[in-house]
Amino acid sequence: MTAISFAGVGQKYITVAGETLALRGIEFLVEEGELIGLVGPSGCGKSTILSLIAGLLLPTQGEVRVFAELVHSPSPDVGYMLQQDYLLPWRTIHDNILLGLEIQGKKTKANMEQALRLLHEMGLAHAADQHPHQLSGGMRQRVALVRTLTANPQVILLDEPFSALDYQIKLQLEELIQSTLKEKRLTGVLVTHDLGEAIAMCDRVFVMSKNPGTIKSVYPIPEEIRDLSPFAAREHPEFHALFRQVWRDLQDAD
Ligand SMILES: Nc1ncnc2c1ncn2[C@@H]1O[C@H](COP(=O)(O)OP(=O)(O)OP(=O)(O)O)[C@@H](O)[C@H]1O
Repeated sequence: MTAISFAGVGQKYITVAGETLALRGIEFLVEEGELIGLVGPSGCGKSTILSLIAGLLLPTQGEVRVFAELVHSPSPDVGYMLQQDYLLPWRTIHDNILLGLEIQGKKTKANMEQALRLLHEMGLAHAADQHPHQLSGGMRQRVALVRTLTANPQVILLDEPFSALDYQIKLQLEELIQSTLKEKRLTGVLVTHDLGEAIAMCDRVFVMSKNPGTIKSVYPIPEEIRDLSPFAAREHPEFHALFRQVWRDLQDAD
């Protein structure tokens, strides 16, 4: 089943400084359970694509659909994870992860139990009564992941969620997120400046070019790499060959 579809999508921003054509002619389909990576030069429209899927922005041209429904406003079916975790400092971890449910008016016993189970699965049960400042950056991002998953989204948008983390923690989180998405058969879109991360985590990588933002090329990741964890994928000889190929493509995209 198609989870996300873009048909002839264009996006124009109008500001006092003038007009910017951020995206033009964006066409793609993402299948349910697939994780795609968006890479490209700064300003090519990666975040704009995420905002369109999230319903934070309506396209000035074309159609964006999530599970066949035209996107017209933010929906609980689409979860968002950003570089900053936006945990509320005055709430405990337990209360932070229930925030989404509270906002949606879905704080039922079953949902709360599921949230606690997720906290446990992510190795954070001991932190439930702590406050965000008592946690490391990697732990905070795991809490943010639990909070996102607790709302039961079908699609997860990942906007550079690892870029503020140490390399080792980043690799661990990449693995955790990749396996969680696969296990729960969630569809994901990852925006990253780290090409290695995109190839190591995703099923397909879209290379974008800018002025206006377009999708320049699509690279399906070979099964041998997809079957491996993001850490092991980086060691595979095909990974290096693909990295070099996409890297060259990216150099021409600026
Ligand atoms: N709210 C806005 N108002 C006006 N212009 C905007 C707005 N948001 C983005 N733009 C412009 O649209 C283009 C695409 O921006 P976008 O943030 O989507 O790119 P990006 O690829 O995510 O960039 P980066 O990698 O630097 O985060 C840029 O030229 C940007 O200046």
